[in-house]
Amino acid sequence: MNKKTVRDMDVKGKRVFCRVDFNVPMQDGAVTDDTRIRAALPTIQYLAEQGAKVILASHLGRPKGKVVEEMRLTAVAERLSELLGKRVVKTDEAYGDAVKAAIAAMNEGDVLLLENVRFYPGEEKNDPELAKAFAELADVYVNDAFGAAHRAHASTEGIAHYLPAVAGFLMEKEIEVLGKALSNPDRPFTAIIGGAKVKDKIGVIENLLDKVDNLIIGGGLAYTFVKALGHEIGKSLLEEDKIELAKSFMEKAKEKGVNFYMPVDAVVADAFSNDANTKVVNIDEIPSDWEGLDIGPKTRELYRDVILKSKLVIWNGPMGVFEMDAFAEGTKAVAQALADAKDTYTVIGGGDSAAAVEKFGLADKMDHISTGGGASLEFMEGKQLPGVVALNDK
Ligand SMILES: Nc1ncnc2c1ncn2[C@@H]1O[C@H](COP(=O)(O)OP(=O)(O)O)[C@@H](O)[C@H]1O
Ligand SMILES: O=C(OP(=O)(O)O)[C@H](O)COP(=O)(O)O
Repeated sequence: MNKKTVRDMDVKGKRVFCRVDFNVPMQDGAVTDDTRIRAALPTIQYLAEQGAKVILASHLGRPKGKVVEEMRLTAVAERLSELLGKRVVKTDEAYGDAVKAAIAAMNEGDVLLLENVRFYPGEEKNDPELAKAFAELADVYVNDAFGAAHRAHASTEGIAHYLPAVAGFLMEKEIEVLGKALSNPDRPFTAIIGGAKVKDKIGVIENLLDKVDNLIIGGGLAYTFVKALGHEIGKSLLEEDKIELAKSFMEKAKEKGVNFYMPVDAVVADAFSNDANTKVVNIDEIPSDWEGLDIGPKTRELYRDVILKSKLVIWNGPMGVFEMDAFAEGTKAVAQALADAKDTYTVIGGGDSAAAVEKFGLADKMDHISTGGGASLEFMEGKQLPGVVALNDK
């Protein structure tokens, strides 16, 4: 990475404003998945060990510029304190005199968590005044919030213009893993793209077609491709206005010598329900009143073979409606193949694929699970992430 990191900065005795992504799932006031908090620990611990005063900032949810009680970071501070094994001071605001006073009382190595930065309208507007107010709290800015790096907000982008600005370890790792995959991949390089809509994956497919050896398509979006080949797809998901685009992707793949893999069979159901009647059919035999909700067993075998022969695989988007057990087998088979592929570097691009890998208990078998869904998607589209661009060059 061509950006400075915490290693390039002497932070002893300094106040460090460290943006993290603690946008974690919560239920009844408790954190239900602390993956993102744990992912930020190396940076937090390093800064504390170096004698910095660590001022953490994060968003939680989308409170739209107002205080929303359920979106306070109090429970997050408690979980962080347990994980660090030390006290974490939590302020009720994210800037201002009370916050300044709390920071003035910090000793070297102390950790403080500011209130949800999205309680202020200036955050998402990237208001320079708010960015300056954040910058006034600290001497150095560290961005470790990869999951929010695609947002140009006051605490992810604006503040970097007013302080020395460097990346944390999580940010560095995410950018290095995804960056290497896109610029210098081990081959064969395979991308697996699933999920609901073609619309959301256009940019990724477009960009990856220039880079991969194999492109595997699954999930709801596959049916628009199946339709583009001239097959009937019954009540399966269809984006009528993307049929021509799907055709052009298949043509581009052929021109570029990219192997384009599509489902050869599907699990179809007579209703969008876990209790629906289901059967397995060839992809060109979907009955008119049924919908495809998972890839079939022959497709799972085919995709598994491709995965096992790859040196690098990036996966974004489930193969079926994995939230329902009746349609989870295809996604599970892909996750299992990735887990079994010992000589393959496996990258999970956040979002639902990461949730699926967790659900199947295979997370520890993957080489890298991104902490950012939207961010990794934009990165794979080849876009510059504003939160990274704003950091100081090496
Ligand atoms: N065949 C299908 N029909 C309808 N929905 C599907 C199908 N396959 C997958 N899905 C749904 O797609 C959703 C995930 O899509 P998306 O948000 O694009 O993925 P990601 O979060 O990984 O980018 C899941 O909720 C899943 O249930
Ligand atoms: O959870 C997040 O996005 P993600 O689910 O796409 O990874 C990030 O914290 C960004 O949140 P946002 O999409 O409200 O800006």
